[in-house]
Amino acid sequence: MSKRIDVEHLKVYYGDFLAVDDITMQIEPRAVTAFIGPSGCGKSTFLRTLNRMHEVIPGAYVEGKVNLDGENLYAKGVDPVRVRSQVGMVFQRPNPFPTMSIRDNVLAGVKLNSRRIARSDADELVESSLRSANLWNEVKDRLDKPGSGLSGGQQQRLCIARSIAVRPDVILMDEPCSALDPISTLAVEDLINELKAEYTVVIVTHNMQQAARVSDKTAFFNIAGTGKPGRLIEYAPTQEIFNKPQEKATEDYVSGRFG
Ligand SMILES: Nc1ncnc2c1ncn2[C@@H]1O[C@H](COP(=O)(O)OP(=O)(O)OP(=O)(O)O)[C@@H](O)[C@H]1O
Repeated sequence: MSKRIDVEHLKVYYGDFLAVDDITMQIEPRAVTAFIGPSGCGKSTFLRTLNRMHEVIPGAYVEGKVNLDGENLYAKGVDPVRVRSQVGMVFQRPNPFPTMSIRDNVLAGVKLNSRRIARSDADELVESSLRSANLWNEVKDRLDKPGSGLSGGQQQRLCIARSIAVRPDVILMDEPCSALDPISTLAVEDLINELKAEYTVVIVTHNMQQAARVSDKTAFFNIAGTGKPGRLIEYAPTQEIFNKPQEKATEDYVSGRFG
């Protein structure tokens, strides 16, 4: 199920350092939202607050709220492990468990959440997750072979299958194509486009063409200088951000005059 994310006055800290200041934004379900902006403006930091991954860094914390269909993920008593199964994450470098089989990689997240699963259900889940990740046809005859034997692009789709298998509401992607060749990038972009039928998808990307190709809405973040916090400058339908942005900083960035 796809859920809406409402971020309210979120401030993100690493110890004393305010990395991201006062973000308020709504992220729509069944849509792809892209985060763009220059290096260091806090895109990845902010992304990691959406599934409570930020706080795994010692001293890191947030102020404000992140509501998932109205439930504040930072409310007292909310289990961050449950949050991470509702809000999955795919990283820059594909990170399948190298010695684990393709099949076990798909099931790894489900097992981590200690859901018991019958063999026939597991087979079905492996197939449906790999189909959703557009990988089934390429791997169906070698499910018991290690995940590390796949190409980089296939490994990234395997990681996406692993996220999908947990049946999350949201999938976060932190530069999911930056380690991939152009063909694999296209395969992952096609997949992102299909995923939005069922999930809320949020993607951090340095590649503006990619943001323009895959996203419905784009958020532009910026930073005033070293040591200053990142801020959300403009958030609008992607076409608007690229064709008629309201803010000069956005225009400078998307036209390549900056960053
Ligand atoms: N683990 C950390 N501890 C302390 N500061 C950090 C940590 N990770 C990131 N930062 C700082 O937080 C700020 C935002 O970094 P972040 O990586 O989120 O930016 P970004 O926009 O994703 O950059 P890039 O596009 O280069 O990945 C930077 O000033 C960075 O140095």
